[in-house]
Amino acid sequence: MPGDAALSTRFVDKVPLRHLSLRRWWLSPLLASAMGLPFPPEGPVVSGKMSDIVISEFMDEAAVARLSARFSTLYAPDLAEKPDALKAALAEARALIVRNRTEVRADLIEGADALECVGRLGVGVDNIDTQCCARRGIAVYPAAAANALSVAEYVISTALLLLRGAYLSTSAVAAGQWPRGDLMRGREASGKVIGLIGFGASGRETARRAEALGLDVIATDPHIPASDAAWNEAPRTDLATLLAEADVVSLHVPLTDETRYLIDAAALARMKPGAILINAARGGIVDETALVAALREGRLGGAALDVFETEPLTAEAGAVFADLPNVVLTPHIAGLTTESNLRVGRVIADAVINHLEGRK
Ligand SMILES: O=C(O)[C@H](O)COP(=O)(O)O
Repeated sequence: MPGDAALSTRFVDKVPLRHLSLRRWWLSPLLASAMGLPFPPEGPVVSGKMSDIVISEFMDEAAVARLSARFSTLYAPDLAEKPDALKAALAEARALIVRNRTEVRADLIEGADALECVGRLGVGVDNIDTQCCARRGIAVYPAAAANALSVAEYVISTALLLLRGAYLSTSAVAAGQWPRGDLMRGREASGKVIGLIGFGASGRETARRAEALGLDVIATDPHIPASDAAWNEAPRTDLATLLAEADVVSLHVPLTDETRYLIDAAALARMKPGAILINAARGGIVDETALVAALREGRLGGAALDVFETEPLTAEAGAVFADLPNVVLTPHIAGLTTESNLRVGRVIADAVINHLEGRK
């Protein structure tokens, strides 16, 4: 059974009965066929109206319930992967809520005549044509800072893990080997320098935690003026100095024309020998081929990549990392935890409700 129908039905089952007649999303045979769903759908269809709000990726269900209690809401977490169905679902929608997989480009926006706002369940808006939205008067609401703590904890934990290099021994120890000699050259984090490229919410949360662990923090962000109070939290430097001085370099910038391949072969060559690179920001900021070369040549001490130029990373593209011992690869989850999912859902539900009810 297609996921859309299953998830919508599952959700509707949790909505108080008094809302059902007004809140159940409407499905025509045409829309059903575009969405690859059975018609008639399972369960009751009692409203004659298309959805006001379309949610095309996963969202905390309590936040979905709040939206659905006020507006007819289509919660179809795999709609991001079905562009035609998404277009059809947006025919009369006033709000669209997405994560990073939904491509909100001109062709989608221009066909959505009633669209007033886009809620982004995260901070990166590189999947949204914000200029096209602005031209059409469509507000874009990112969940600013709502997942910064999760990102910061990811960065700190991977920095400690890669500096220490001692946590890959489980199978050897369990098998009766004792690789103590191989693992004795791990490094303490205390006293090392962490360089943060980008000093917005996640950069600052990372700085606070790094400082508490005894690291020295330096940061660069050309978009934050020197007079900004943010610089009370860490000394401001330039990119070249940061790369030359940091034992751990962590990225906290969006993907833009300015940041694409910011960490290329030349930038990697400027990093301290043995330094660690962490990218929990966006794929495309780091030249992955150049990074693999730097790791293979032993110039870098390790890398953690949570984001990739192409996501999901294919087995073919991932093969280049497979035999590198000092690499951590994760599937774009740095900002995603139980707690951040609740916060992100709450922030975006509030933003969309306020917008649709005229309290912008
Ligand atoms: O941009 C972000 O905030 C992160 O990439 C997480 O976003 P996501 O939850 O949509 O992946």
